[in-house]
Amino acid sequence: MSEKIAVLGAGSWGSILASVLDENGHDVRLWSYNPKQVEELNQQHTNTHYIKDFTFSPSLVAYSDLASALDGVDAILFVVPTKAIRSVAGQVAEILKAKNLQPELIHASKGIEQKTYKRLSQVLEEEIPAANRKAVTVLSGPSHAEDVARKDITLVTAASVSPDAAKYVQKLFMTPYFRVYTNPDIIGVEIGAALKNIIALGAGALHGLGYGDNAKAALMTRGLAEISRLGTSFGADPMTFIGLSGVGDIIVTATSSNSRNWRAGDELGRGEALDDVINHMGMVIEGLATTKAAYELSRERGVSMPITEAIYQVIYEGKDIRAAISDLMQREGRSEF
Ligand SMILES: NC(=O)C1=CN([C@@H]2O[C@H](COP(=O)(O)OP(=O)(O)OC[C@H]3O[C@@H](n4cnc5c(N)ncnc54)[C@H](OP(=O)(O)O)[C@@H]3O)[C@@H](O)[C@H]2O)C=CC1
Ligand SMILES: O=C(CO)COP(=O)(O)O
Repeated sequence: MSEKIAVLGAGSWGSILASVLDENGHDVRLWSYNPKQVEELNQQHTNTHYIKDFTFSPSLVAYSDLASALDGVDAILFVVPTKAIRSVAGQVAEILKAKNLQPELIHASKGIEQKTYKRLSQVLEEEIPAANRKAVTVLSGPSHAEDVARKDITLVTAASVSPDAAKYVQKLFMTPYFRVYTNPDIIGVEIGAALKNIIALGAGALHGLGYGDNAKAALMTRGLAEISRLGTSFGADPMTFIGLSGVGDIIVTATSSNSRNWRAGDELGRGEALDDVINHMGMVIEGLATTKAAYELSRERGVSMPITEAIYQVIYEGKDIRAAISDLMQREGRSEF
């Protein structure tokens, strides 16, 4: 099959996913709000700020005009940072209505909306009326853009309440190196994807502080326990958290210097100031805002999330990292399960 697909957001993940779709023979339109980036993509076929040493196929066309990018599309893939999803979806809704289109909606972003605590599929459903869309599918899993760019083996999940939509997305993306599973548990997949970034920040901080493998394994395991507690409180399937969007994504982000969240944590652990870390990253560090949303959600729902709380205190209340770790370790002893 060859589909017409708009990819919205030309950062590291959006541009590499666009490249996978292009390689699969789809007509791909990569949209960016930055005209300079569009010019670079169309003339040099590179996107150097976001993905180094990678040349895109000339068949991949970038657009700065959203309406042109959406012309006649069968599917739209949202890959903008969480904070931009609602505003971009609102613009998309107007255009789909004017053009009388009803595409499949996919997103590959990882976060929870601030204040509303909504999952990103919920935000898309709210902003884009049912008359102008089919089902929403989430594409998520352990997948650094840098590895996909090298065509290294990558396994992800397409999650949707519509089995047909999940299978459609699976078919769009499957290549010999990029394998896609389906999962009906969109709640678990989105919560796992968003919250693993908190654990990646923590794992980076442990590394920056010089802690060893035992501490990192402890953080990942107990971090996953609290993610699954929050997820199941929303009705997520506990099995999802031992799958690609749970343990899989924690392993990849909490052990790799490719992860922006891990790198941010590492720099904080080495004593750098948060503002400096954000400024020189130059790319989105989703875990910072997700820590706030997850902490507030855990309080609102009465779900115990001590690691998230400790990371919240470090990031938002200026608590010393070693003191936060020491307090976590000295909580009253309890049963593992
Ligand atoms: N990188 C990866 O390997 C993976 C990332 N993800 C997820 O994908 C999402 C995007 O991440 P990623 O591509 O890495 O992020 P990047 O920071 O690399 O890129 C984000 C892109 O979105 C653009 N952008 C920012 N705000 C807006 C806006 N309001 N409207 C339109 N475009 C906007 C940015 O432009 P500018 O910088 O000019 O503001 C940039 O081009 C995140 O949720 C991330 O967690 C998921 C899996 C893997
Ligand atoms: O989600 C990711 C890999 O699965 C990317 O993580 P970072 O945003 O930390 O780079």
